[in-house]
Amino acid sequence: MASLQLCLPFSSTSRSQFRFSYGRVRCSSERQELFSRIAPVYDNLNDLLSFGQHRIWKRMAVSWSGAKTGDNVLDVCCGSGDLSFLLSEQVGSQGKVIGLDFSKNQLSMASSRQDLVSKACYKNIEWVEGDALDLPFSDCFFDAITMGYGLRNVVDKRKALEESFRVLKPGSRISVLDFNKSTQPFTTAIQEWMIDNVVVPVASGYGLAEEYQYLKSSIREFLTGKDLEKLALEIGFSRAKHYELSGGLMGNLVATR
Ligand SMILES: C/C(=C\Cc1cc(O)c2ccccc2c1O)CCC[C@H](C)CCC[C@H](C)CCCC(C)C
Ligand SMILES: C[S@@+](CC[C@H](N)C(=O)[O-])C[C@H]1O[C@@H](n2cnc3c(N)ncnc32)[C@H](O)[C@@H]1O
Repeated sequence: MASLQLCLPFSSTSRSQFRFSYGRVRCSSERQELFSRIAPVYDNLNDLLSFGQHRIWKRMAVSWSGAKTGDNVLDVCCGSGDLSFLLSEQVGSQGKVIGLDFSKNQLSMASSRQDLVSKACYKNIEWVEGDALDLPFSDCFFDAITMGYGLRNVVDKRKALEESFRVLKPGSRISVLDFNKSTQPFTTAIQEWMIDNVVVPVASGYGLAEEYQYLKSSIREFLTGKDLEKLALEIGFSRAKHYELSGGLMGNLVATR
């Protein structure tokens, strides 16, 4: 039976008020709650469930962003900061990294990790609580942008890319890493089998089965690589290319302003 969905304004909703309808998480406040709930186990489950592969995909995403020493860069939907830390090493102490996310809990994990690791360059990271759909930055401000597993999770994908386009310097790139919505039925079947038979059962051990079940519906509702390229060009990016990773399970859009 479909449950009544109340998409409350940005505010915390208790779990008892919170219901998924068939794995769908429809609005910003529900998604904010979801990522705040998974924050304590997010990194460990990513390592476990991808056998550490996600770290390779994230390194590729940062490399494709074109970030270089001394740059001023942005990690949108930074979560616990994986890509922000990689960007920090890339731009060095002379550079600056802003990690933006709308989940306090995710930013708290990122900040704790920053304090735990004594890399000098990590001092160049600033964590900002904000919305990818309304970036609190001036036009043409950043030399590179990354968005790791964020675009699929925002409620307005066009607006998110438009905002990143606005704050990106002309000639600079955004690198968007996410699950790939494959056009190959076999790849989709593998992806969904893994989620149903590995990811969700493992997550259920942490009481997070519904949260990880959301992965499947979010991928189904995502854009294919070709559609991501088309959207980027429509928004005004001069170039856009989507690369498939790990046999098409993941994908990375690289768009130049
Ligand atoms: C880093 C990864 C996923 C991040 C992530 C993104 C989301 O949108 C979520 C939404 C809700 C809950 C959790 C997440 C979330 O963790 C990718 C790796 C971790 C995945 C959870 C594992 C997915 C398994 C793949 C389908 C197959 C992996 C094959 C690999 C070659 C072993
Ligand atoms: C799957 S996590 C990705 C975290 C990190 N980039 C990584 O690669 O592991 C998605 C993140 O996007 C954030 N998010 C979703 N929608 C957002 C929005 N509209 N504005 C800011 N952050 C958002 C969530 O809070 C969550 O931390």
